Amino acid sequence: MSVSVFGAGAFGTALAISLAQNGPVTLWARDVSPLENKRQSPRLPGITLPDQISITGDLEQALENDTLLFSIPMQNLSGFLSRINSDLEGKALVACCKGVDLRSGLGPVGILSETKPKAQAAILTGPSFAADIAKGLPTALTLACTDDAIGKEIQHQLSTPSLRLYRSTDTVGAELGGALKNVMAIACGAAMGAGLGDSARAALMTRGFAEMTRFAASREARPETMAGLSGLGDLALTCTSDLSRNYQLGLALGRKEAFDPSITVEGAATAQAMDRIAIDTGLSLPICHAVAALTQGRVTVDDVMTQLLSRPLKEE
Ligand SMILES: NC(=O)C1=CN([C@@H]2O[C@H](COP(=O)(O)OP(=O)(O)OC[C@H]3O[C@@H](n4cnc5c(N)ncnc54)[C@H](OP(=O)(O)O)[C@@H]3O)[C@@H](O)[C@H]2O)C=CC1
Ligand SMILES: O=C(CO)COP(=O)(O)O
Repeated sequence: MSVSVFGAGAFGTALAISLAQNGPVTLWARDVSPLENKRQSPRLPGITLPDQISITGDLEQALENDTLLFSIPMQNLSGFLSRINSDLEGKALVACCKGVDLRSGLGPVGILSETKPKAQAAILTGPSFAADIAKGLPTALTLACTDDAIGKEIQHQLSTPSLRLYRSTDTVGAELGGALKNVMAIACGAAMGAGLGDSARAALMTRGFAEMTRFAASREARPETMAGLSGLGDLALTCTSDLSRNYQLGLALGRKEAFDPSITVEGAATAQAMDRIAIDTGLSLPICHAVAALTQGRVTVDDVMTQLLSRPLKEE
């Protein structure tokens, strides 16, 4: 089976580099010139693309392959897919992004399934920094697909000597874990940036995980998915590493510093989307609510901590 990756940002390029160990890969970019000129992505500087990767800006050509990976930021995924006229029947579409779409409230698998119902949607998610994958450092991810037979094929096709994929049929849990951990990482970064300490971060991670599990249960996701790579695994990585952009945004908010708005930070829009869902459904998602307000500049870190700590005492 042949593979195309759409989106030559940090993650799409890193995945293409890893997959090139298995055979030819097509990497589609909306602007091919930086990639063609230097055989490097500006978002993964210093890492040269292997010859197995063909770069193209021709959408139709890239769509000819059987397995299509979409590494386009969450809020742009729906618009990008609407440019594709074909129904992509018989293709495997693998979401490689994390978040909840503000317009629809859907996650990436939801968007793929809604836009291209004749194709098979799946998601590749879990704890991984693009630079680690590109350097061939050991990484384990979740590949979730509701059709287990197709999931197995994709799992084998996308596993490489350094990228180990575990399979699941719980696409809802997998996409929620990846989306929500980014919100928690902003909260943890903010706490650390404001000097609130490691204990506060541990509390936010644990209560954040409780919030993730509670919401996932309301969507009939499996608790073991939340406890796996796409949930707890990615929460642990993103809430504790300075390499995470979501955590970095939190740090900047906590330190009252500016943050470059061109950097992809999925957790800010996802917090807003989750806050809307919480209002519509009556579910309690206090950390998502706090991060939505914080990232929109409506409150300070001090306000948020006072709000979180002054809620009524309850059972764990
Ligand atoms: N970086 C990482 O370590 C990881 C990232 N992810 C996830 O991968 C997804 C992508 O992130 P990442 O690669 O890091 O982000 P980057 O900011 O590095 O790259 C985003 C890419 O998407 C392209 N893009 C943006 N909007 C559109 C659009 N409307 N149509 C077509 N292409 C578009 C950009 O093109 P252009 O260059 O032309 O602007 C760029 O190539 C996110 O959901 C992220 O959470 C998951 C795991 C790890
Ligand atoms: O998803 C990631 C790690 O699994 C990357 O995190 P950031 O988007 O916060 O950099």
